[in-house]
This record gives sequence, C-alpha cells and structure tokens, in this order.
Amino acid sequence: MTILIDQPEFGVEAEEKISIDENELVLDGGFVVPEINAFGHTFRDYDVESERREGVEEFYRTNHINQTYDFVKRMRGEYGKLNRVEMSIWECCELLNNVVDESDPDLDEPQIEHLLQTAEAIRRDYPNEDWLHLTGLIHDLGKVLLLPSFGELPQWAVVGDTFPVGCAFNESIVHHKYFEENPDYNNPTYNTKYGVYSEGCGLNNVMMSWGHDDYMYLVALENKTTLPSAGLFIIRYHSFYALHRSGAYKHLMNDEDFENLKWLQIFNKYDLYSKSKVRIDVEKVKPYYLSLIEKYFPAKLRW
Ligand SMILES: O[C@H]1[C@H](O)[C@@H](O)[C@H](O)[C@@H](O)[C@H]1O
Ligand SMILES: [Fe+2]
Ligand SMILES: [Fe+2]
Repeated sequence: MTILIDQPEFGVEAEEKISIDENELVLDGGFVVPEINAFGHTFRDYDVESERREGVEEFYRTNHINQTYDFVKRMRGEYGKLNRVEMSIWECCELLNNVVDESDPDLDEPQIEHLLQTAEAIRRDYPNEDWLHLTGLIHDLGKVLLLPSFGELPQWAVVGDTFPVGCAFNESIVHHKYFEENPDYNNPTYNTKYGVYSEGCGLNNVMMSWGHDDYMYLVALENKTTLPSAGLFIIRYHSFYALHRSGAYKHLMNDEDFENLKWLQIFNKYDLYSKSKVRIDVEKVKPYYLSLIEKYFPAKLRW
C-alpha cells in the first residue's frame, strides 16, 4: 500500500495526489495532528486560561447538574416521536450555519465549517470509505436542537461531552466535580458502578446524557439510513470521551461495541483535530456530499 498525500491543507485538491491499493480496507492516512488549536492552546485543555475557558466551565456546570436519568428518559420519549420538522440532510447542514457551540474550547466557527472540515479530512485519508465521509458530515447535525423549530433547547441539553446516566459518573469526565449537585449523584439506584445496567449489556441499552449525538442517532435510525452500524455507533458516541479517550465504562460494552469502537477512535482524530480557521469551499464539495446523502438516506427525513 502506498499513500502519498501532500500537506493536508484544507481546500487544496489533495485527492488527485493520492495513490492507493484498492484491496487495502483501512488506510491510516497522512493527516497531521496539529499541536495547537486556533487559540494557540493544546486541544481539549479545559483548565488553561483562554478566551473560552470561563464560558465552557459554566456550560459544564449546568450540564452536569441537569442531566439526570429522568431528564434523559423524558427527552428521548419526546424527541423520539420525530414530529417537528421534515427536511433533507443537506437542508439541515445549512441550518447549522447559524449555530455556535458554547461547550467547545477549540472552535468558535459556525458548525457547518466543522462538518465539512471533518468530512473532507477523513475523505483524504480514507478515500474508499464513503460512509465514513458522510458520517463526518452529519455527526453534529443534532445541534439543530438549539434552533426554535426544534424546541430551542439550552446549550447544556445539546452539546458537550456525553456520559451514561443511570450509573456512577466516571471521574474522567470533564469538570467531574459539578456532578455533586446532580440529584442522581446521591441516589443509590443510580450511583453505583453498574447502576441500572449489567455487565456487557451493550451500549445500545445504556441511556446517554441527552444531546445532539443521541438525537441524530435516533433521526438516522428511525428514517432507516443504510449506513453501517459503525456509522450509527460513531454518531451516538462521538462525544463520549470517557469511553473513547479514557477507556471508562468498558464493562457495559458487548462484542459489537468493541468492534465499532475501533472506527470511533479513527473518526475522533478527524472530528477533534480538523477544527481550524481554514474554510472549506462549500459549493465545490456540495455535489459529492449530495450523492452520498442520496445513497444512504431518503430524500426527506422526519426530525
Ligand atoms: O464541545 C464539543 C462539541 O460539543 C462536540 O460536538 C462534541 O462532540 C464534543 O464531545 C464536545 O467536547
Ligand atoms: Fe459533536
Ligand atoms: Fe464534531
């Protein structure tokens, strides 16, 4: 296998420079992980003094206090009905032009930039995995929950890292101390290692804190996407850093979860480190993504 990729500058036509062996399924590519983010700090540093630190910490305080087992159950029931909006995947991408994520120390650009930066970076390194390009494009679409026609949920119920509810909050979760004010923290049904779950029960049976990940997972699933299970897994758990970065909660995983986790870890590199100030030319890449949307989704989806 040979992969030759020039510096992965976004917006440059790198595809033509790639030569690959078609038989090789998984290519680990030329993506160079940058050492610093757009603000001059290391990525995901929640303690360093920066223009975003205070807002991000306040975000996690509210998030950790309010994400309870009962809250998640209510939201899943409510949003699982998918009776709010009817639109295509691309229409949803365009809506994200108006969304900025307050939980993110590494990015203050409109979200559509992040979607395209992620998808295009993956496309360079994994040219044959078109499902993974599309997963990159859509993984954060659930952030439309912030908009009025989707109920205008507060940021703490939409963005940020996610974690299981119904069992103990792992110490590796960002700003863990704020869970002390979460009512579940002192509830013996929910505050043990297994809580309401059992060994190897499968993440599919675990309730995750409510936000853009679980919502988009429900949207994709209920609208009968033909994306592979790894794509759905990435969508539902991409913010679950306690799992894919810190290795916590593995006792709840089943065999399929372990298989899919490998793809999630590949995906995460692009999701996190492609965040930058370099813009993608939307009109230029649009036809390619429209063709993928047509392949894996119905023309209109229920949201
Ligand atoms: O702040 C970010 C952002 O909200 C992302 O969309 C999410 O996937 C990350 O986990 C989180 O750290
Ligand atoms: Fe996300
Ligand atoms: Fe993302």
